[in-house]
Parts: sequence; structure tokens; C-alpha cells
Amino acid sequence: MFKSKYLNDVMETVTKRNPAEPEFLQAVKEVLESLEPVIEAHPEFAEKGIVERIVEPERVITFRVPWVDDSGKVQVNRGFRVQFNSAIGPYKGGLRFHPSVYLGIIKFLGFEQIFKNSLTGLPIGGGKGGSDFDPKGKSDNEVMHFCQSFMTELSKHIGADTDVPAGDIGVGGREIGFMYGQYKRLRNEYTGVLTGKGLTYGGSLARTEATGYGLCYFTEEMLKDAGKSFKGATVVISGSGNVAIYATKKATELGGKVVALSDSNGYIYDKNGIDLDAVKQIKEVERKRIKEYLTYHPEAEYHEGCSGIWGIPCDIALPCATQNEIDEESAKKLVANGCYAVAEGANMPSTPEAIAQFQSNGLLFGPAKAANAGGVATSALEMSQNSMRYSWTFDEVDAKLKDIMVNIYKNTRDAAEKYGKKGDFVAGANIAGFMKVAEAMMAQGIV
Ligand SMILES: NC(=O)C1=CN([C@@H]2O[C@H](COP(=O)(O)OP(=O)(O)OC[C@H]3O[C@@H](n4cnc5c(N)ncnc54)[C@H](O)[C@@H]3O)[C@@H](O)[C@H]2O)C=CC1
Ligand SMILES: O=C(O)CCC(=O)C(=O)O
Repeated sequence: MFKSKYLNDVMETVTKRNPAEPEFLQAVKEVLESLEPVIEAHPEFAEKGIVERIVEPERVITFRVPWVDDSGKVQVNRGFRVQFNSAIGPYKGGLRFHPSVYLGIIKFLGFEQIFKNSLTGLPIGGGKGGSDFDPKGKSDNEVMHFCQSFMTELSKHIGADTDVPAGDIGVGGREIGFMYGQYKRLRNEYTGVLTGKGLTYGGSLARTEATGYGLCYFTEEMLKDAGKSFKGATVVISGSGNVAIYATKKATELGGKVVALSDSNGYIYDKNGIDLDAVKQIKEVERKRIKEYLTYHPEAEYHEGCSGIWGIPCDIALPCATQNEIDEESAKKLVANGCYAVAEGANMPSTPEAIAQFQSNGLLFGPAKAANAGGVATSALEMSQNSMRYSWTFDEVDAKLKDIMVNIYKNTRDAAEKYGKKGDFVAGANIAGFMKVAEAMMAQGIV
């Protein structure tokens, strides 16, 4: 499978050790494939077992989360925190609350987070957590009880200089608030232990917007290098959560026309351009399904099922929903319809076969680790502000975010070129992210 016997042996061991975790194995295989030229150029990494250490989490925490629902019934969910790698800083990464969550999902996300966080240039290690709890359809009271129980256990394992969780799918401002309140009550400490906090209690301006905005800043830079831009482009974005909403806002500001959004039930197509105020009302206030968009815009279309969205002709596609949402068939449709750029707002939204389609057909492809790193980067800026007991203005944070995304693009592009993979930003992001972590691990001995 790999030219390098060392990488082959590592992949074989990882596969044997984690047989029931396909998403984790997919994420590891992609990184190891990119590392072939690095391992050839740096035999010392193999000598010190860097790769076999980097694929094994430093710590995995699994716990029971009991809570009582509104009818008085006891419910039990499973909680996770995977502290994957702390070579360059405290563990950092979101919490996902979704019924599909199991250890393999958290491990794939935590593994990706190591390289993404390294790419930001800021001192943050990789971690991720979550639960199979489904916030959909739960009352605010039930969500609060769940979050308090979840944090009662998680609080024993995190801290402002140890591990700093944030949001991800199913965890937004409401959930972070409930968890922060419980942490403070248990520990009697007012610290930056979570990011994505509300602006009245230590949150950073622009964190809410950061992942979607950062995605567009990265994409704009990638387009610029190819003599293109968002101006006049038709854009399709999947999802309608935090990342999708702010990607829509920034893509529109940069001159694109976003014509589609989706949720896990179906997608909307509005040839006049998406009315974001309507989407925000439906998703952030009413917490309803995206098909409600038709009550605001009866002239738009709604279609059941998610994958059909990739059949809409577009110039730029920004998948912002969930893992493996673009398969080979959907990728072929994008290519056939003349799409020239895909950048990933979600984590691992394209299957390996889809990525192969994009790359072999010459599309610009911005992988998640690089393209969606603006969220965690701004979380690290929130940590800095908390430590300083100070707040930057929106424009100050936004300017830093933009700088970070431009640098991520340049470092990704340059690393690809340096290792003989010009234009392959998957390899570039994996290599650039890996190098800093590997060098820190080399310096710190076998730990
Ligand atoms: N929130 C953040 O700062 C960051 C989020 N991400 C990634 O972006 C993606 C979206 O996250 P958020 O917008 O934060 O979550 P969210 O909970 O605000 O929104 C998730 C969206 O994805 C849709 N979705 C979820 N599962 C789906 C499925 N199985 N099929 C189709 N659609 C589905 C939901 O309907 C919703 O529109 C995730 O992959 C997440 O890991 C990546 C970097 C940072
Ligand atoms: O802001 C953070 O710490 C986490 C963001 C995240 O979960 C991600 O980058 O996937």
C-alpha cells in the first residue's frame, strides 16, 4: 500500500488495533500517504517512532452521563474526551453532541485536530470530545441537565492549561454556557477552560463567525493564486449550522452568490441567492428544519435527501455539514457541472474517492485541516484574551484570523511544492501540520 515499509507497518498495526473505527482509519491513511516523502527525507522520525506515537492518543476518557428528562425518566448517554497529542500545547478541540457519535468519530476528529491546530501557528495540541446525546427536540431544561452532568465528569480532566474544549456539531453558544456555568460551580475558578463562550463572560468577538469566515479567506487566497475569485461565482454550501451560515455571509460579501444550503433532511435551492436572515431565524431562533425556508420564499425549491445538493451547477462548493458527505458520485457531478474549487468547512466531508476525482480533474481542493482551521485559531485567540484579561475588537480579531488563514494557505502550498507534490494541498496541509508536531516530539524524548 505504501512505498515505505515503516509506514506500511504502522498502518497495519493501527488497522489491527482499531478494527471497528473506519473513520479513524480513513483519517490516518490519508495522513500517512502524504508522509511518504517526509519519512524518506527524515529517517530520524522513524528511528524515534514518531508516526507510531502520533497515531495513538495520549489519553482516552469514556464516561457515563446520567440525566433526568422532562417526564422524570432517567436517561444515560456516553461521554468521550480523546486527548490526542500535547506536543505543541494544551489539548484543544470541540465537543460534538450527535447520536452518531462513538469512539471512532471522536478519534478521527481528534487526530485531524493535531495537524490543523499545528497549521494555525499557535501553541495548541489536539483533542476532541462529545457524546451520543441528541440535542434535537430536547427542551432547554433537558439540554441544561445533560450539559451539567457531562461537565461534572469532564471537569476532572480539563483546565485552561491542560485541555480546552469548544463547540462542534450540536454544541453552540447555549451548550457552552451551560457547561461553563457548571465548571465554574464545581471548581470555583473563572478561567478560559472553554472557548466559544458568550461575549458577556469571556468569549471572543468573531469566534462565532470564525470558521465560516476563515474558510472563505482561505478559499479566496487559493482562488487568487489561480487568477480567480469569489466575484460573480455561483456557490453551493451544505449544512445550515454555524459554519455554513457564516461561510454564506462571507462568500456573499466577497461577491459570490450562494444558491443552496442543506440540513440532515434535505436541501434548499434559491436561484436568487440565499436569504441568510431567514435561515438564521429558522436555525438559530426557531431551531426548525431548513425546509421552513419555503414559508419565507415560496419561489425557492426544497428537495428531500442531502446528496442531491452536489448536482446543482456551481463554480465553488463548500461542504460544511459532516464527514463523508461528498462521495465519488457526487464529486463526479460537481466536476461534470464545471465546478472549479472545493474547500472543506466540515471535517473530512469528502471521501478519498471524491478527493481523487477533484485532484485528477484539476479542481482547486482545500482540505479541512487547512481550510476550516479559522475556528480553532480564533479559539486560541480567545484563550490569549482570557489569559490577558483583555478583549480585542471585532476588527482586530478578524484581521488576525485573515492573516492566519493566508499564512495557512501559503504554508500548505509551499510544503506541497517542497516535497514534490505541487498543487496537492492535501499533502501540503498534512506535511506542514506534521512537521512542527514531529519536531516538538523529537525534542521532548520518548513520551
Ligand atoms: N463550529 C466550528 O467552529 C467548527 C466546525 N467544524 C466542522 O463543521 C461541520 C459543521 O459543524 P457546525 O456548523 O459547527 O455544526 P452545527 O451543529 O452548527 O451544524 C451542523 C450542520 O450539519 C448538518 N448535519 C449534521 N449531520 C448531518 C448529516 N449526517 N447529514 C447532513 N447534514 C448533517 C446539520 O443539519 C447542520 O446544518 C462539522 O463537520 C464540524 O466538525 C470544523 C471546524 C470548526
Ligand atoms: O475551537 C475549537 O477549539 C474547536 C474547533 C473544532 O472542533 C474543529 O476545528 O473541528
